Amino acid sequence: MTQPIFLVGARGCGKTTIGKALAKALGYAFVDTDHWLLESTRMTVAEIVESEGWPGFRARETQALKSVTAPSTLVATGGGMVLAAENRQFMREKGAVIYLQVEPEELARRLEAFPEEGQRPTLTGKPVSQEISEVLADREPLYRQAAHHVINAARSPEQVVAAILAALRLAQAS
Ligand SMILES: Nc1ncnc2c1ncn2[C@@H]1O[C@H](COP(=O)(O)OP(=O)(O)OP(=O)(O)O)[C@@H](O)[C@H]1O
Ligand SMILES: O=C(O)C1=C[C@@H](O)[C@@H](O)[C@H](O)C1
Ligand SMILES: [Mg+2]
Repeated sequence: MTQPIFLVGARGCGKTTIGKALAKALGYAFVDTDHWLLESTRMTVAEIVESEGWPGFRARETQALKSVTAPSTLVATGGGMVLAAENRQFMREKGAVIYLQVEPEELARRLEAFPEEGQRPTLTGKPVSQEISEVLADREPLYRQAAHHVINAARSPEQVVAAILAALRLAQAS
């Protein structure tokens, strides 16, 4: 298997954490679009949004997705990558898209423990747990539209990686 793999899902669902472990298991290169933007612009998400607004960040995110997509590459996307229909279509056509599904209460626990505010500036100005529930309710249909596989990611990273490998193998066999 050499097709690119894209991980999508809410902030804190584990795209970066699981992506690194999954890339290792598959012998794939690992790229994170948020990290790629940080390296290429030398600006955090918060700084890009401060100077260019969310539309500026979203445009850069689409460019990042196209730049990093390559064979044998695992792409951990930003939580809002699925907002653009163009991005959803691109990922579905180019590779296998995996939605890491986690309930808002668990997302809130993870993000409160590791806020990383430079990379996760507020989206709504509301308190974190309220923002997580509201944003997820809006985006859940988009994550599902984009995904070939929906994986329960409220488990240990080892269990999540094993579940993804099983889903990819089953898909290959069919
Ligand atoms: N399966 C898991 N079980 C417990 N904690 C986890 C799990 N996956 C990730 N975490 C923790 O949750 C936090 C957020 O994870 P991570 O940064 O991988 O999420 P993300 O989906 O990449 O978020 P973002 O969209 O903001 O980039 C990290 O501190 C990570 O250690
Ligand atoms: O959920 C979102 O919209 C975001 C998630 C992060 O991964 C970053 O891409 C950025 O903070 C926006
Ligand atoms: Mg991430």
